[in-house]
Amino acid sequence: SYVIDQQSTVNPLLAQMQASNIGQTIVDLSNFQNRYYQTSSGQNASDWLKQRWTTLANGRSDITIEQFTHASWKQKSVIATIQGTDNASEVVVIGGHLDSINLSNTGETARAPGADDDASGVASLTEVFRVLVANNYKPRRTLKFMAYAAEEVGLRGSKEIANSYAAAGANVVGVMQLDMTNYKGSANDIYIYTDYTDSAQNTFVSNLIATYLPTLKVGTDQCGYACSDHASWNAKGYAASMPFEAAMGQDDPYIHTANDTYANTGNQADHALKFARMGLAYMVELGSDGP
Ligand SMILES: N[C@H](Cc1ccc(I)cc1)C(=O)NO
Ligand SMILES: [Zn+2]
Ligand SMILES: [Zn+2]
Repeated sequence: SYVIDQQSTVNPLLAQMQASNIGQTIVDLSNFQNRYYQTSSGQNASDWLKQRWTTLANGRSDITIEQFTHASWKQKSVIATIQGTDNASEVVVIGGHLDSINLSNTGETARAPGADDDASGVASLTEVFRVLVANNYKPRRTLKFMAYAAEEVGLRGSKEIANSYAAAGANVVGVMQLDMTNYKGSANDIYIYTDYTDSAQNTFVSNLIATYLPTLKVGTDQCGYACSDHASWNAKGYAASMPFEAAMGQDDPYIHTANDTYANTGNQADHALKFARMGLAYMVELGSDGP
């Protein structure tokens, strides 16, 4: 049962979250020529993110930053783990995908900035990680921040990770996917997608928004197919949710082209900040539950 009872912890942290930090991470990731799963820049982006998260981890002994090596392609996924205190066997995951794609050119030097798809999601969850570490937050459950490789070519990185967690019997109590958070194409702010996700957790996410972000308007929609990495976790029976930037067909029109740039989302990250704040509330409310 999803209890919301961490207001005294969450509200001060929400106030510290800044769109400018999210925007900087989007720019940094967009500056790689591409982040395609088979190119050297795609590999370099993974190494850069590992280093970035390592810096943010600030030497804390309960935090590890690792790369998940995928046997059949070059780009590694990146996983940051904050070890839980007295309920560490239960795991909460927030993820986005590291890779980008230009569908008209997937060569070594193709231009694929992937600012919205999905630097915005990785930047949003990076801001969650930064604020939790900066405030020395210690979760009871284990928290994992994941930047998946190879999403654009069939959710391949998250599939390998979710399958390996299932094979290991990992007790992942919830997964949130942030794929495209910074293009406000619709009337509502956050759209909770109801296919390939868990309905009880979706209700919890909606309640988190009502509690912590009461000015935001929530919609629902469906992809009609396995449209991002949440589907990899859902397929293994884990509770997943996918809050998304817009209603179907009103999302960022520039994705998968050289024009998926920060400039084409207005050179600001105000929309992404909503998702980052929702993500922090999710990680703290679920992370604070005991055995
Ligand atoms: N197709 C997904 C993005 C996507 C997800 C949902 C909807 I509606 C429209 C577009 C993708 O490219 N993920 O990387
Ligand atoms: Zn995406
Ligand atoms: Zn995409």
